[in-house]
Amino acid sequence: MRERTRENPSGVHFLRDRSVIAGLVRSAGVGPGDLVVEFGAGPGGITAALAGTGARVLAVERDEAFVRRLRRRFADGPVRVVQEDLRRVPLPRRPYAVVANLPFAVGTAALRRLLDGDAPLLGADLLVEWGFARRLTAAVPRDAGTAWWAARYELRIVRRVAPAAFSPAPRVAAAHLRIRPRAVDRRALRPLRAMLTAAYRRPGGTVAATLDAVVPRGRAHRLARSTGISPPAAAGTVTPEQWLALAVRAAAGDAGTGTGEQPARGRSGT
Ligand SMILES: C[S@@+](CC[C@H](N)C(=O)[O-])C[C@H]1O[C@@H](n2cnc3c(N)ncnc32)[C@H](O)[C@@H]1O
Repeated sequence: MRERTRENPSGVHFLRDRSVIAGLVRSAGVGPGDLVVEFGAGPGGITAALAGTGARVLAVERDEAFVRRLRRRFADGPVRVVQEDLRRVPLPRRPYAVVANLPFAVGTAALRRLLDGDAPLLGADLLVEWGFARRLTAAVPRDAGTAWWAARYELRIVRRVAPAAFSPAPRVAAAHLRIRPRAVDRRALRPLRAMLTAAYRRPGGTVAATLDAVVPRGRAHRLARSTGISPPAAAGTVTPEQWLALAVRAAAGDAGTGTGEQPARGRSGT
């Protein structure tokens, strides 16, 4: 978390509560042979717990003084320290987990980095600002970008973390946010993106009208009904899981069409 105040001009809140650190590491479930990336390692409290599991740790830290300290502290361990901005650091090509007490100011940028593309992310256990975690885990996200994440990843608040767990204590609570990839058929990604784009462009429009922008004419009603969604329902009431179910069906062509649904030419918005 990051919150600049007169008492804490750097705006950095270090995680002091060992049970919260243990909870993050336990939830990540990493061990020997695994690779775990830590964003914003700071003085290394979480880093040490991760190294203790036997996993290889890639500790990303921007601040030079912390980087020197981390390199001294973990000179002999399975920890590689890189001085980089987490928004730009090259991420591993092999599957990796992420654990971090994220600087509050870069929470969205960090999630974009992890969830927008096609990274071999096994999962992430993150401390983020409480309100941010609530927005990410809303049943119906308020923007298409968050819905894109929530459709492809399970986003869940594990616990609320009180300000007292940090030093100095921030003004607001944090959340342990657990992120795990869903098993998504890659063919569903294109229709999913198109559905979300259409739905969030006109959240007051019907599900049928949204699907009309993605699947061949005349198929929208059948597709909606095949997943148990009412065609006249407002697009703005559909959850990311439901959009994913629709996209999977559209891609597989099992809404009674016999073949995979093709995005209607020039209308999909992808
Ligand atoms: C909230 S502190 C967490 C420190 C430590 N992991 C802990 O839990 O006590 C965030 C850390 O991220 C670093 N940081 C801030 N912005 C960063 C960025 N853009 N890229 C990499 N590190 C960053 C800060 O220097 C700080 O050490």
